[in-house]
Amino acid sequence: MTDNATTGFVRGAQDIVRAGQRLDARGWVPATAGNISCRLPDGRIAITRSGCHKGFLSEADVITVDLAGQPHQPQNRPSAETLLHCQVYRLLPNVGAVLHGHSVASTVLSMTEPSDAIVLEGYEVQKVFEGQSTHDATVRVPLFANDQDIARLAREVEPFFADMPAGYIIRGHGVYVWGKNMDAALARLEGLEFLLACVLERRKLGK
Ligand SMILES: CSCCC(=O)C(=O)COP(=O)(O)O
Ligand SMILES: [Zn+2]
Repeated sequence: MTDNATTGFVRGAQDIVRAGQRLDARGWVPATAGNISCRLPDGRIAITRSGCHKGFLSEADVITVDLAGQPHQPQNRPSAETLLHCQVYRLLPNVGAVLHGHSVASTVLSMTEPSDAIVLEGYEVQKVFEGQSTHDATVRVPLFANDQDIARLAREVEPFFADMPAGYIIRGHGVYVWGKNMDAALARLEGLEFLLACVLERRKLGK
């Protein structure tokens, strides 16, 4: 590896470790749930190994894969959901980081919502999402059935990428959110989780 590639990997791994600590602090990645990735300057994707606790990551828990999800070192086992991350990087060339969490709000809402989306309306925080400039708009967060076949799940999600400003939710499982870099992805996730918590609270109040 060149010095530039090594530096790029170390910075990306640091971003991933920091993001894992943040998601863990918010209670969005219980046990070994969730996965985190970023696009490195040389085009490789850095992603968490499968089965790690995201609050206690070290650089050694981060590996690289290509855009098809294949690890550069075959002995490495990337996240079981690597194909969902790589799909975002393939379809959205400006995306630099992808986050997946398993919050209570995303899990409960997605298991109880009968329609095919959580609809956000009237919230100032909606402006955290790409292209949103007012509370006076509707943001749909699509819901997809969970599937242990991640390639098949990716095929289900793919047609919806043109209109997913806030990411998407897999029912009974969790959220996928992305951004131009790790800080932007973290801000989007924080915004989405805040809004999902609001929806859940209002439903508990019957409003
Ligand atoms: C313990 S949660 C089940 C797996 C999962 O949904 C997840 O997000 C973590 O999988 P990974 O292979 O990335 O550790
Ligand atoms: Zn998951």
